[in-house]
Amino acid sequence: MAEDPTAKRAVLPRVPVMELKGIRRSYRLGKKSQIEILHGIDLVLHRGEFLALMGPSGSGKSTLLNIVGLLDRPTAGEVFINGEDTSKLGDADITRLRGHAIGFVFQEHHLLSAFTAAENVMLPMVVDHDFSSPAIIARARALLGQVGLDHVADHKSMNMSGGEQQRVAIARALAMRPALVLADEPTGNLDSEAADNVLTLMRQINRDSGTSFLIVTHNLELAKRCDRIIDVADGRLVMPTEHLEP
Ligand SMILES: Nc1ncnc2c1ncn2[C@@H]1O[C@H](COP(=O)(O)OP(=O)(O)OP(=O)(O)O)[C@@H](O)[C@H]1O
Repeated sequence: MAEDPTAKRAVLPRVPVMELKGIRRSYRLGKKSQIEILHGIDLVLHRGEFLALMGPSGSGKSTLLNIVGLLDRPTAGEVFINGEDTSKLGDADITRLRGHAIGFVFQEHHLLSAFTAAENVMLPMVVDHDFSSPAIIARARALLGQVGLDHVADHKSMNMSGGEQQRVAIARALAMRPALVLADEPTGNLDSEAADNVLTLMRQINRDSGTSFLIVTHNLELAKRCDRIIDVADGRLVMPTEHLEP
């Protein structure tokens, strides 16, 4: 899938969708000792930004992504999502905010294999509706159209190729119109052509809708197609982060 080099992102005001202030994360190793994995991370991600997060294995990328995605709480520091200080929220409000503001794409697509592509895309929406709701059926089909898969909407996900499955996972991540999509090695299981297509698709969605993306990758070629590369080393961010694409 070719990326249109002339495509320009809509001019968006610099609104922070995610802000990290002094994030630390430690784990207990026994009764008396603990190990600190993240050592005070500050980072702002604005609306419409498309960032790569890189770093050696064990540097803390997934730990950080779990904290940004409100799947884990920091030991110290604050996470703001859409301006909301999540350190002040209880578990129910965290779940609500996560469900509405953040979409997830993983290396393993985590689709339900016996469900169709459309049913998988509907899953985040069935909290508020059921599978027969015309509104969510229409939305799932529109999302599958957006990722180029409307013709296989009724195919079971287990019969789809790896690249198609990851595109279904991207459609599912967009179901609730999140401000931010977090992707942990989204192309890690794909061959280079499928990986390229998936990144191009995410870039298009980012440019068309202003959805922000934070993508963990070990693939430097893909990372170079992002606005910025954030390097993590030993639980710290290595700054500065140059702009790669205009
Ligand atoms: N529950 C835990 N208890 C103790 N240590 C942990 C725990 N979870 C993660 N770690 C440690 O934190 C460090 C960072 O792990 P993390 O998974 O964030 O790294 P990563 O940069 O995502 O690595 P990779 O690229 O291999 O996925 C590792 O040393 C890991 O062993």
